[in-house]
Amino acid sequence: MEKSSNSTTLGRTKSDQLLETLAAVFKSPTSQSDLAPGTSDSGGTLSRKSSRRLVVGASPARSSGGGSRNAHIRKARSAQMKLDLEELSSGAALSRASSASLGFSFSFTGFTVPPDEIADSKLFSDDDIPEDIEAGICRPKFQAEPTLPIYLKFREVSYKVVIKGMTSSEERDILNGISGDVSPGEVVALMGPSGSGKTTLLNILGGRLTHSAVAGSVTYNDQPYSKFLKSRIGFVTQDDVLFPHLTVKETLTYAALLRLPLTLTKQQKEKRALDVIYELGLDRCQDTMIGGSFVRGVSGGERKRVCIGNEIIINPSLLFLDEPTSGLDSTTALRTVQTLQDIAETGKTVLTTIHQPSSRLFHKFDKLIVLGKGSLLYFGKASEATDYFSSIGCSPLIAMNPAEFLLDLANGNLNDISVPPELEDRVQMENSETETRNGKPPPQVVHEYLVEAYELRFSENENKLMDPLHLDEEPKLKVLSSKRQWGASWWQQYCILFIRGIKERRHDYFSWLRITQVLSTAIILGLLWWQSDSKTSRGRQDQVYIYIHHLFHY
Ligand SMILES: Nc1ncnc2c1ncn2[C@@H]1O[C@H](COP(=O)(O)OP(=O)(O)OP(=O)(O)O)[C@@H](O)[C@H]1O
Repeated sequence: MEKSSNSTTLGRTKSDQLLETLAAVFKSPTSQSDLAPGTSDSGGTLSRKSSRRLVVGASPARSSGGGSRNAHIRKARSAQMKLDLEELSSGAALSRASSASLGFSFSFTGFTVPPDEIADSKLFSDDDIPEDIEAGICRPKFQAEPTLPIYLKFREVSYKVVIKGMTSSEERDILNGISGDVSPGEVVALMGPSGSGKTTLLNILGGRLTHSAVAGSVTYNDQPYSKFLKSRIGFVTQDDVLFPHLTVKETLTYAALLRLPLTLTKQQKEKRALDVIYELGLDRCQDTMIGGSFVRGVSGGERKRVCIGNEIIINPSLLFLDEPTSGLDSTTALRTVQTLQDIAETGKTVLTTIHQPSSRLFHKFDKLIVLGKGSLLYFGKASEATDYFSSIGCSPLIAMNPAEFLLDLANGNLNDISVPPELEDRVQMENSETETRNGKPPPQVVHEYLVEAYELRFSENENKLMDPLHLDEEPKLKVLSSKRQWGASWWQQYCILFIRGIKERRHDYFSWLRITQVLSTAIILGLLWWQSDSKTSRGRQDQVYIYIHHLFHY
């Protein structure tokens, strides 16, 4: 960064030169068939879809910083390019520059992705540089990393649990016949009140809940779940599982060492961690500890991005996130969802649960699933959700955030929402039996009405609602493969985990308090047993006691 400040113009010229050089070197990948001879048709439809999304992603509507080509943006970009230029001669630079600007370097450096999985890539332009809303700086957009596109389809997914009481057990429906599909390049939001079954559905779709009580079908490129998918699915859980005493860089580096395939060298894995840090805009805090209840660390937004980084480091085809924006302010949440969009634009399928999104955030999603008490109330384009509910008689009576409107409906709350005539009639007919609140139908009745309305719409328009993709045989066969890629051998895993454990506890083990405590105890015990008689059995027992005491105490 400092280097670029010397001369913006100079940096810009150099970056342009570098781009030209790289464009010449990597001219061929603009055609998929050039990269994957003989496999040009593999995943053709999907790749085309992803590439279509890539073009859409470059549109000014998506690239927030695209229109304003100010000097600051250029400076950031030229700094990146200048560094790359200086490293170019070392060879490492080529891979990094291509990862930063061309998006297919990992195959170049021997990264996991075989050439036949490579989707269309593009050079980045100033249009690709969004503003980092949270940090207030500009950085290149997420780069198009090649991946196997996966089309997720789920039909009539249901899940029941048996709740055992003291005397009897009761069966409870958690999910009832949920159907939908998600194409590569799409970001789908899963919304609903607390307890509506969002996490459960996400777990089922992510292959984490394979209980016999799960009914219906979930397919990945029209194939059932296979071991191959384990290394292709990233899952960011609701509760961040991070080590508070590790820095951001250490966290992601250990994740890379543990999870990236054996075929990569240690240096390549470390470089991959650095790439992710840069792509997620974590470079400013890469040496800051994660932190926890007792240790001050990175901010909430940065923490969420580290969790996302932990998963995208393996370059997953499918990314599931459970409430990635909970606890974040609306600007940081927007930045996080923007990151998800950038990830999706590289051909990945992204599904995320979300609580109370702001209206700006709501409009960022491609599709929406609204759940209420485990039933599907809406599946379709996010932009058409309010129109759908208006079509069944539920329109907001005052200006309202669409997400708030949908959550009110999912909760069965019709305050400030018009009551459909059919529902009014039903309430009037049942008035003697059903209590109304403020003249509004009770939540249970609203819920039943919405479920029935959606079922009717679904049965009438199933083919239009679900947009089935034509899939070629190759992506289908790949998913079927039972080969599982291991990140590290058991010995490597043992060593990495051991070192990580020591690093995580270094503040415990190596604190002055701890060292003083150990030394003083050792001195006291040493003095107590000093010159004890080791010739008698009693004396020897005494000495053994010291060893045991030390062993168990520390
Ligand atoms: N194994 C189980 N046994 C009993 N109840 C369960 C089980 N799994 C889920 N549930 C219940 O199913 C309902 C849905 O849970 P889930 O965690 O999917 O909801 P959610 O929509 O993600 O909620 P939140 O937004 O609060 O995270 C909850 O009422 C939960 O208690």
